[in-house]
Amino acid sequence: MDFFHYQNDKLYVEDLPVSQIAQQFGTPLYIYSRATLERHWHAFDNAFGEHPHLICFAVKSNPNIAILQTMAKLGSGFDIVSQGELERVLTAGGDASKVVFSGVAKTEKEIARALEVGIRCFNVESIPELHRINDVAGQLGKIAPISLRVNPDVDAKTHPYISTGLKENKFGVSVEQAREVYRLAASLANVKVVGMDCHIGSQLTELQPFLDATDRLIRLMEQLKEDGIHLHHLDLGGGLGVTYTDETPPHPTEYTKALLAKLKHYDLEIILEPGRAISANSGILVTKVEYIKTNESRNFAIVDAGMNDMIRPALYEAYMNIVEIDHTLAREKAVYDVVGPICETSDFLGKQRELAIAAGDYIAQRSAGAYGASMSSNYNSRPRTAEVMVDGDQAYLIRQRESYENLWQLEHLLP
Ligand SMILES: Cc1ncc(COP(=O)(O)O)c(C=O)c1O
Ligand SMILES: N[C@@H](CCCC[NH3+])C(=O)O
Repeated sequence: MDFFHYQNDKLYVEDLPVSQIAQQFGTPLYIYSRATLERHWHAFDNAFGEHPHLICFAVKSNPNIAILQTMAKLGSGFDIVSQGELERVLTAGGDASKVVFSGVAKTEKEIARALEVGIRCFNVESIPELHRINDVAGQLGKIAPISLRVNPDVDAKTHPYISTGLKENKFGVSVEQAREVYRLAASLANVKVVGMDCHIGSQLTELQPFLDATDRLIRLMEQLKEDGIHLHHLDLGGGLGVTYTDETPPHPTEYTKALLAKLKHYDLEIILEPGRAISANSGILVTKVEYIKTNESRNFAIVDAGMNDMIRPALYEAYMNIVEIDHTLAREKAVYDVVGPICETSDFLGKQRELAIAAGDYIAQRSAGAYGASMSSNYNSRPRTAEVMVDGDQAYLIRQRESYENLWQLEHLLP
């Protein structure tokens, strides 16, 4: 069952009409479905069956603490990339021992905090980082569990800005260097080698690049055994794509089972770090049409959500569906560029979309639960928008709309 569905020609999230939620909380507004989040997480988790595994939700895709709380209650782990994300996970009731810490620029302070709370593993991205973790752990009298992020040089066949597994990308250490770096890690006093990880990119719609990367990691793992280095886990990162329009990515169950087929004979815990595949289609961005403007070339639907609220179309020319939320209104269809209030030509939610709308109507951008609110900003001094979680017939405010005062609270006038 789709928890975002039309009933009597009105869009519902679970048991509530979107128009009712929008009227109650105002727009622009992110609305998430708790049941959808849970279903997506379970799709990954269930597919592993009895095989030891940990699903670590990628916090960056949607770090709202109610979302993290929802994940924590399922027993989820978390993939974090900053201390900010770590503090959120802890605040939301997440278990530090299920946290993996990725990212190329971990600071001493971040490493110390992660050691203090006892995270599962540091996903190490370079030799200098390895030394830094060893030093900080030494100072604190701790042993840091580490995995090496291996860059398998696999083409993820996704947008170049979100591809991470090629040598030209800044992430991880190359397969060629990795064996040497593992030997180095094994020789350091304050780190313990526990795993290997990779993450080759985001919004992947094909299985093959994941399988190729897994093969390369398995080969490397076999070589490490010859060096006496035995791993406890293999972390294959996130990156599974979703359907924004007509993409046909593998279902999480299919994807997970394909990985398991390769790995089930190894005595390894498997870790995954899905973000988008859990959160994207669990959320929508609701916006109000402020004006309709027409010239010789275009119809513009000018809406109250801008690229500061949802930057994906501007940043990656990402296509995301835009839908009416009430089909009972008598409206003529027309083709619109759906644009926002920001003073940038790249400020659009979608171009050349056929919609039956008028000024004052609400419309929704689908698949907005990942990398929407999490990448929002205050550009043009626009307060960050509110977020609501629907759970059955209840709608909970999980982030308050910022006030104008919030925008300058941390700034100071000169004396
Ligand atoms: C290390 C790491 N893990 C997990 C993710 C989550 O990716 P996705 O949202 O595509 O599943 C990312 C972002 O691409 C990442 O950089
Ligand atoms: N932010 C990107 C994905 C990058 C994932 C982070 N490594 C998006 O919206 O598609």
